[in-house]
Amino acid sequence: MNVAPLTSPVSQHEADVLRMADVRMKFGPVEVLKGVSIHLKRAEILGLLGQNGSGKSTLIKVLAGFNSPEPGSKVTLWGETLPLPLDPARIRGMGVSFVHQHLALIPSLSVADNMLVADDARPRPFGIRWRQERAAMRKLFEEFGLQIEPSDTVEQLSPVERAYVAILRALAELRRSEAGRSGEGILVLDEPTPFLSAEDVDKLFTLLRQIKKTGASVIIVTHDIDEVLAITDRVAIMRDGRVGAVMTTAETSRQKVLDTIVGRAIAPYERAPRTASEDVVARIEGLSGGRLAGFDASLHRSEVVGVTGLIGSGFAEVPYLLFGAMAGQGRLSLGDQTPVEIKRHSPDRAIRAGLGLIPGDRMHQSCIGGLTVEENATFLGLGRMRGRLGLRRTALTESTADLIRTYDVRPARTEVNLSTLSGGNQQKVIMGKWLAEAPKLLLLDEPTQGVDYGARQQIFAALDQAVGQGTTILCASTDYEQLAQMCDRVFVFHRGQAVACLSGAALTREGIARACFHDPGVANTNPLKEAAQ
Ligand SMILES: Nc1ncnc2c1ncn2[C@@H]1O[C@H](COP(=O)(O)OP(=O)(O)OP(=O)(O)O)[C@@H](O)[C@H]1O
Repeated sequence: MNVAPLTSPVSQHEADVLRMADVRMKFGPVEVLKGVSIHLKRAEILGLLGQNGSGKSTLIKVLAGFNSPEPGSKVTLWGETLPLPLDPARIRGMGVSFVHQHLALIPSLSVADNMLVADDARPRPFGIRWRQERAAMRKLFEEFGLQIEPSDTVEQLSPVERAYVAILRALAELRRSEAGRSGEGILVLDEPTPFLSAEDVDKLFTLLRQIKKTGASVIIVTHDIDEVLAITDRVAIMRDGRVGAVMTTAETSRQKVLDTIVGRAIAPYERAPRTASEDVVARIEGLSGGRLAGFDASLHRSEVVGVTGLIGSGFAEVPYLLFGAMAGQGRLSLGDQTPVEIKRHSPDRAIRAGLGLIPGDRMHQSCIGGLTVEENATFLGLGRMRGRLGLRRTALTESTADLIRTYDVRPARTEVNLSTLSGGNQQKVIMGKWLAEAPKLLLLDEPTQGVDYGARQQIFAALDQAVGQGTTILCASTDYEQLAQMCDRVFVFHRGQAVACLSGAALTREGIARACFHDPGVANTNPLKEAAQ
C-alpha cells in the first residue's frame, strides 16, 4: 500500500494533515459542490456546518471515496495528492476513519463482533483469537475510562455507549493505519450526536478531547451550535456548495455563526401568545410500556405539550405508545370517542382516530427513500385524491408542489427520490405530509433532529400554524431549547415517572435542564398535580 512514510510529508508539511482544494461534484446536471476548499491541522477539531443541503455530507463522501468529484478537484493527505475518486480502502489504510450518523453497528451482535467487522482485512493465519481480541478491546476502553464489556451485545448498551463503541472502533482503525501508528489520524464524524441527550453529548466530547490529545484530528458535522462552540477549534461554514466562511471558534460568537450559516441575520422563531383552550382533546390514563411506568395527563385543544428527561427515563416511549406503535398498557380517550385500551391499540386505529406520528428514525419508520418526494408526500391523502377515473395525478403533483413551496423543500422537485434529499429536507416533506392531514393530535419524536437552524424556525412556524387551526401536539425531545420554544407545558420524567411539569415563566431551557437532572427545587416549585391539568 502506498502510504506516507512516518518521517516525511507528515511532519514536514507544516501542520496540515488534510487539504481538499477546489472540490466540485455534480449529481447529473446539478452542481452540488462548487469548488470547496478546506484544510485540517494536526490535533485539531474542525466543525463542518451549513444549512440542510449545503453539501456537507457530499463533501464527506468525497473524502470517504463514495463520491466521484469533477476533474480539477484535489485531495492531499499528509502531503500526498491522491488520485480521484479516492479509493475507500486506501483512505482508511492511510488513517482516515468515519463514523456515520446511524453509527453502523449491528445491535444483535456483541461489541467485539462489531469492533472486528471493520478489521476484516488484517491477516489472521490462525483465525480470530477471541480472548486476545477482547482483552485488547478492554484495554482500549479502559484507556478512555470506559467500562464496556466486549462480550455484551450492542442492544444492551445505552445510546451513548453505542456512540463510544462506534467512535473507538474508528479510532482502533486509525491506530492500525500507517498514520495512526505515529499518533496521527483523522476521525470524521457525520452528525454523531442527534440521538444523544445533552448529558451524553458532554460525555462524548470528553472522549473526543481525549482523542485529540493523542494527536488525531477530528472533523465533525453537526447542526448544534452549542456543540460547535464547546468542542471545535475552528468551524468551516458551507453555503450552497461553497465554503462561506472559516472561523476560529474562540474568536466568534453563537450569533455570528448562526447568521453566517443562514447568510443573513435570523431571529429565533417566537410564537404568538396562545390562550389555552379548556377542551380536553386527549386524556391519557396509566400509560406504561418500555421504561414508562405510568403516565396520566390531559391534553387540551391547540396545546403543545413536551415530554422529556434523561435517556432511559421513559418519556421517549410516550408518542409510540399513544400511536399503538409499541406494546403497552393504559388507556387513551380522544374527545367523545370510545376510550382505547393501549394493549389493543394499533397505528391503523390511531390514524383513523385522527392521530399522527413523526418518529425520530425518519428513514426507517416514516418514509420510503426509494419512492419519489411526491409518492411520499401524498400516500396518506390518497383517498382524497381519487376521482371517478382513479387517482387524480395532477392533484397529487399540485399538492406536492404546494408542500414544497410551503416548507421551502430543496431541491424543489416532486419527481426525485426522497433518499436523495438532505436529512433536513426529508423531514420537511414528512412534516408537510402529516400536517396536510390536520391531525387532532400530532405526536413528535425529536422533530428537528438533523434540521438546520433556519429550517427549524420554519418547522416551528408550521407547527404553530397547525396548532392555531386546532391541532394538539405532544413532542418527545431532549432538545431543551426546542421544547422551551414550542411548548405550553413540559413534563419531565425520571425513572419512568413524570416528576415535574413546567409551564409559564419556569418553562425555559435552563429550567428544563435543571428538572431533568432532578433538581428537587424545580420539582417542588411546580408540583405535578397542579400543573398537569
Ligand atoms: N445521490 C444523490 N443524488 C442526487 N442529489 C443528491 C444526492 N445526494 C445528495 N444530493 C443533493 O446534494 C445536495 C447536498 O446534499 P448533502 O446531503 O451533502 O447536504 P448536507 O449539507 O449534508 O445536508 P443535511 O444537513 O440536511 O444533512 C442536496 O441538494 C441533495 O439533494
